[in-house]
Amino acid sequence: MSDETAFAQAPAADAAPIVTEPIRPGVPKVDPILIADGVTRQFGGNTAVDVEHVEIPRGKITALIGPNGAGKTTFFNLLTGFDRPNTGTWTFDGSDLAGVPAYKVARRGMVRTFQLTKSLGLLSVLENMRLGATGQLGERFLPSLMPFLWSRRESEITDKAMELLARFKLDTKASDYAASLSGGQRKLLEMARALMSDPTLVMLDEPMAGVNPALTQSLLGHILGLKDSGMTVLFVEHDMHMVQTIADWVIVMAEGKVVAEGYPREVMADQAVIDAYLGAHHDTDLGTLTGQLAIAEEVGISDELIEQIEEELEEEAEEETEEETEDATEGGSK
Ligand SMILES: Nc1ncnc2c1ncn2[C@@H]1O[C@H](COP(=O)(O)OP(=O)(O)OP(=O)(O)O)[C@@H](O)[C@H]1O
Repeated sequence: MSDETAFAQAPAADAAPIVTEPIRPGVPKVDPILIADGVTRQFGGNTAVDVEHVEIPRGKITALIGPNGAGKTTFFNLLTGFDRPNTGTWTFDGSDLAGVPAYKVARRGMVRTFQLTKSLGLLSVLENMRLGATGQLGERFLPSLMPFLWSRRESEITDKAMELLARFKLDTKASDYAASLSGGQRKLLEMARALMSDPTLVMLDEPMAGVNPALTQSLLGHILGLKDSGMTVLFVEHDMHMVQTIADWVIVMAEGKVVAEGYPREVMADQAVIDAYLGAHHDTDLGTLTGQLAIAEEVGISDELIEQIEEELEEEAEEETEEETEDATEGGSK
């Protein structure tokens, strides 16, 4: 928060406080799972990340927000070993992680979701899940799908993948191309895939982008479910409704730096945050059907398939709405 004299207020009477010191950028957490110091990343003359000190609270849902180009994704990439910083150190669960490659970071329990790239979209849903089991997802790992490289763990991995797909209601899509999924289903797949390596910290990159409104509740429910099962969640998101609905803590980045943090209600009321960020995003509507088309175009699938998706969208939206209504009527707030 910009007001450094503001003291921490617990969000609910029964919830343990996240901080006990006055709230300010970089404020120490009562129980941090991730602590980063002096992390910088430059691209040419542009400083993309310049984080002096930040701590992520354990067992909570933390939102990382900020305007386009603020450095959120680059910071994610650095923390998870997919990019190397110019300077900086960070610890995860007490152990030093700086310089540790991505697959080892994932094995230690910190995973991030990935948007479906063109090639991942051309794999089946189940194949995408199997990649998650390696804990080192990326196109360079595609050779691991070669049958002769598969270990005897294959059937265990498949069983686990199918269990998770069932939990995310994607089991009937297991052999479909991932590119044929709706925007919301893709996000569910990204999340399910991250869970293949049994993480303790899950980092979600724009989980609501391109999500059909009919799947929004389900997705939010799944994210809350991660916290309920003891995981820590850190997510980047432009959808302020989502941030206010599920985040326990909010960290604001601008021009590579952490410029504000705090409980969602206080951060959203911070005039500096509103001026720098929220005003520009008030009209952002990420829960539209067109978001799905944007993703389809982004992954470069054919015009024909895009047309097909377009035709199926309305039908699918109706079905999903019916499913959600049924779930709600059955008393499940999933
Ligand atoms: N590989 C790269 N090469 C050069 N510049 C980069 C690279 N990746 C990121 N940048 C630059 O670093 C800055 C931070 O980008 P980043 O994508 O991390 O921001 P962001 O907060 O995630 O933005 P958005 O909300 O739009 O995704 C931007 O100025 C961007 O242009």
